[in-house]
Amino acid sequence: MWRGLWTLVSRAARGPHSPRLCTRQGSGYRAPGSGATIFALSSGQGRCGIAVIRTSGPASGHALQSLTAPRDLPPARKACLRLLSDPRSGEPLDRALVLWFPGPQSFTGEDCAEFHVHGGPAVVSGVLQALGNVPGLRPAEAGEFTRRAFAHGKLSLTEVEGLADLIHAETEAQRRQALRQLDGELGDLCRGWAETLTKAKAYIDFSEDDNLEEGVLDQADSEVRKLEVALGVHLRDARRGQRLRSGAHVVVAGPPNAGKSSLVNLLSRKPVSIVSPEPGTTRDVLETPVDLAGFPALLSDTAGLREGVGPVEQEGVRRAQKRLEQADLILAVLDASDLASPASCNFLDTVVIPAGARNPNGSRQRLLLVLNKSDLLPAGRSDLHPDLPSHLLLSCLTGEGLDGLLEALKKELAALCGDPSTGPLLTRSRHQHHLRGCLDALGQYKQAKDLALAAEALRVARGHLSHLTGGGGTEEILDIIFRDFCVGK
Ligand SMILES: Nc1nc2c(ncn2[C@@H]2O[C@H](COP(=O)(O)OP(=O)(O)OP(=O)(O)O)[C@@H](O)[C@H]2O)c(=O)[nH]1
Ligand SMILES: [K+]
Ligand SMILES: [Mg+2]
Repeated sequence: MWRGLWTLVSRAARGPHSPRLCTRQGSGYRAPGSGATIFALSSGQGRCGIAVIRTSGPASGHALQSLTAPRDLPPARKACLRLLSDPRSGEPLDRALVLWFPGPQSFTGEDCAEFHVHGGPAVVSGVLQALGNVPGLRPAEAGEFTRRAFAHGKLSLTEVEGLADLIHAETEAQRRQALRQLDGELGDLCRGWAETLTKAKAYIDFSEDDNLEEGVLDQADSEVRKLEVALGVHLRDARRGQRLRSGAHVVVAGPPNAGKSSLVNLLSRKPVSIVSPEPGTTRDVLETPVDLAGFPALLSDTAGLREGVGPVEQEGVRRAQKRLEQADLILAVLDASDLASPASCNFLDTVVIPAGARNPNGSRQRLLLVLNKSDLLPAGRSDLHPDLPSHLLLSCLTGEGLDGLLEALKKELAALCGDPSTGPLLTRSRHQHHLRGCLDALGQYKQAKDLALAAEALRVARGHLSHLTGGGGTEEILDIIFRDFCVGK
């Protein structure tokens, strides 16, 4: 009997009738305008050593032959040197490396050709023009190559997202995370989860047919419980993955003239904010994206916190306080030579000390206390303030203490964003939405009064995992994702 059950379980897990999740056989989605052959410059715009132009679609072979006539098509996937000429005028355009990728073994799954030409603008425009004159070819839309790759099952939706993130990655940590997603790790994870559900559903289907002993249903329950735990862990991590993708919010705050703007300029390595000896220089919140020790951050400079000032500065203070509430990490700046002033004491009492206390959900506001202008302290002075919370000494003027600050920032950001080589994989709210949907359905499963309802709940749960990787992906989601791509990708 157990052998019978296992045959059934493994058959259900592998198909042929089980719905495929991330299909390597094609997503079932047809890219708009998919019959045509498209071409585009795939390397960046502007003068460069080598530019790559590529085509995808049924007329790719014809296009390659037209530009390299009278030579035959080169062998598949082997770079060959060819003279390119305009098929209409016969005018030579360039001596270039060409590659022929017959489908389905290509990036898009269709016949593809690549022309690696010299990167001068006249060469590039000459080759693009010549391709435009080949019957059946038209310029590609933004993201159209990747859309076709998705349509032909070469990439799952999460891999497409990984590719988009990789193109836009600006820091090392972002690149690592995007590469992992492009490698299909998130898709693999979802596939594993879906298999667990398929197995659980098979137990139920089987017991429905054969009035089994109770132990079999316990098996299904235990699979579902395992899955709930795994989903819970990833959902808790999801906020970190999103932060790593879009940057943690780091807010620089402190009393007037502490050197907040000086610190922002130092960390961003450019003069973002105005620095002056006059207190109240910064009024608005100034936001700048920076790479902090390999992690992406959105750094906000804010107005110095003080009371009894004019209406404009008061509005600046209100905005600063609002931004503090949204901070993932507060960089609290004080003037080390002015710790006893009312503004410094007030800032310590209202911002720094409260951040150290646990909030109702047991976590603390992340905060780094920086005592700036250490160059103004008498040499060797360490008794700054009897009960000062832990802090770092810095001089924006001399740069002393900057390495220590960057090291501390790296630790904080790693905790906020997760380790991209082992950590979170859910990088978008879309991912979170589907995992929550899956968990909700598993909740329904546990409450189901009969086997049919239980099986239906598992089907819904599985549907959410399938949507995550792009099975039955709606046109709308695809448009949002592909909007991020450039022409030629
Ligand atoms: N000696 C010394 N002076 C500094 C240091 N950092 C900043 N300053 C000076 O302190 C003054 C105030 O610097 P800002 O960066 O404008 O200070 P802020 O906190 O942004 O000031 P507000 O925007 O007015 O609140 C300027 O004259 C800076 O040159 C430092 O490390 N050492
Ligand atoms: K100032
Ligand atoms: Mg300032």
